[in-house]
Amino acid sequence: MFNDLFAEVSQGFGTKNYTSTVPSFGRGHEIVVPHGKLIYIPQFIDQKIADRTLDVFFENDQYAWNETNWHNVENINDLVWKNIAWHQDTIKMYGKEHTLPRVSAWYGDTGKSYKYSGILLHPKPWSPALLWMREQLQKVSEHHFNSVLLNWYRSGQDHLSWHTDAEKELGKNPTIASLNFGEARRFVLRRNDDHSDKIEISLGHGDLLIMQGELQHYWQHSVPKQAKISKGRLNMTFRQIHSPTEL
Ligand SMILES: O=C(O)CCC(=O)C(=O)O
Ligand SMILES: [Fe+2]
Repeated sequence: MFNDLFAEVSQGFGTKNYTSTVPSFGRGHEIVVPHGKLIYIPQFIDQKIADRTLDVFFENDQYAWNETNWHNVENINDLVWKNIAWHQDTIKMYGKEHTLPRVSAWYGDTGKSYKYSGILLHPKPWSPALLWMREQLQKVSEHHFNSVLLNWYRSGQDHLSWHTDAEKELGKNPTIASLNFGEARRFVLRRNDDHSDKIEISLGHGDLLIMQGELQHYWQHSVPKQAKISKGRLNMTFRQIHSPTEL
């Protein structure tokens, strides 16, 4: 028992072997990096609820979510989604339209619109399931989240390129809490000024990761392609959006 606890305390993360301690939640890892903090709690949501989350969040009138090759489904935006209004967005870059390599949905307090990858998003009102998820986060964070962006990576082909969540609507040092379900994917952080300084965390079914402090100013993050993965992953990132008057 003592050895287990000790192993947890001393586990190092990333190329620089950053040390971690056990967060006040009682298990998991609190990783202090230069200019930021990460809290990583594997299986924060227990497996039964995590399984159920996938069934509920992907319920629709036509396809079994886990038995479908979603890259072949062209009318994702027109399906009758029972609980989450999934939408595949297109962005314009250098005058050309690009379909985003993932599917997303945006929920939160109404009136908190948000610009993301050049798209202006208007959140849909909270559902009981999303509010329940948000409530769970209070066990680890006193932070108030008023919106959530849901990302659905249909397979290992879907990905998210290097970026920071530093939009001004998020305030100066945003706390961002990410809940993950389905297939585990690599979540990689790298320092803006030294790309060899990397931290990689596998975010699997029920896992929680919180990014806080100055992290968004000094570190980028990404979810790289993983060619061998054929199944889907659901990610929800809870954020606090400030109204223009609060900025
Ligand atoms: O899918 C993830 O783990 C990360 C999502 C993310 O970084 C974002 O939505 O900004
Ligand atoms: Fe992000």
